Amino acid sequence: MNENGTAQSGVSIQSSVFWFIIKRMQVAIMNHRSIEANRIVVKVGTSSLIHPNGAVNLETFDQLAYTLSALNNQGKELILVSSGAIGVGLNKMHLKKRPSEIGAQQALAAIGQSELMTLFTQRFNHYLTDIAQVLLTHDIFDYPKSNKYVMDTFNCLLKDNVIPIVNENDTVATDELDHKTTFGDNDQLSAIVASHVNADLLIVLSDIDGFYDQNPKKFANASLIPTVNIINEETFTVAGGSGSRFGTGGMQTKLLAAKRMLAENRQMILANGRDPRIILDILAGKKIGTLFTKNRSENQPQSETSPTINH
Ligand SMILES: Nc1ncnc2c1ncn2[C@@H]1O[C@H](COP(=O)(O)OP(=O)(O)O)[C@@H](O)[C@H]1O
Ligand SMILES: N[C@@H](CCC(=O)OP(=O)(O)O)C(=O)O
Repeated sequence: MNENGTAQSGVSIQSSVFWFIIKRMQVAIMNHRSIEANRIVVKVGTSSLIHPNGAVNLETFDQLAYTLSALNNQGKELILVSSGAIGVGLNKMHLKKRPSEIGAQQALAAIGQSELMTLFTQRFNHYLTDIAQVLLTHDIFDYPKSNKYVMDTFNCLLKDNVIPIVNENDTVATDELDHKTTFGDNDQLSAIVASHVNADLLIVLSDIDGFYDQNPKKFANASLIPTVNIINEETFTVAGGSGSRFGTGGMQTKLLAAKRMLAENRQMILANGRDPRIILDILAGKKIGTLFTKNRSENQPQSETSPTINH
């Protein structure tokens, strides 16, 4: 090997290292999403809080409390919309399935809601974070004074670094004649709350990694859609019902929530709530789950196999 040869191999090693670094940077940029959010609503579904065998998923409660406390300490404003009253009530009463009579369901929600808050209080206390329970019915948003006082309540709590934990007031919510008090489900409730409190971001945690081009519980070849810019009738055709015996709305109600967010130019991320610490990664900019956004610059496919709905 002559002098020139040695110099050339040194240059070619340098060049390979250079291209390796550039490639890694490109991959890092491709997998990065910039999410600027200070006021955040997080919705967690029953399927994330309850194991398939009906028992309470203590890890999820703990990781949720840990994650939201960490973000609260960073100065973020957080509201948790938590389902689970009926699921926890069923577990507490050793029942395998939801009763059909409304009164019995409302009784279970009454039992489960207080148990749900006990679990949250224990875990949030562990991380030295204050929480508050806010139970809502739909009519609150139809009356200006009620609406104003509820918004004042949220703002007071957030100002004092207290995390409001919201659920529908299942024990009293019913629709009759022109008196409409139900939200339908907590996906809708979380979107309505996000609108009213002027949240920057709604994070919906479910038992699935995001929105797929077909129901992944039925079709093994379903592909995750990383970004959705527009929701129309075609989008709804691939959204099926709930995948567990605890969930209520399935993907249909999550799309309705996302539609509302898009109409108001807010962002929503649908991600898997198996480990709620995923929220920290989402806010750090990792491309996780499905981002619903009007911002088309976010419309970069995550991989060649992941399509993007962008009609
Ligand atoms: N296109 C789709 N993409 C993802 N999930 C879907 C789709 N269509 C239907 N689903 C079902 O929606 C379920 C999530 O909704 P749901 O059971 O109501 O959960 P949660 O309790 O979190 O609200 C998934 O587990 C899946 O079975
Ligand atoms: N308010 C009800 C939850 C209703 C609901 O939408 O549940 P989910 O589909 O699990 O988010 C409860 O606390 O049991």
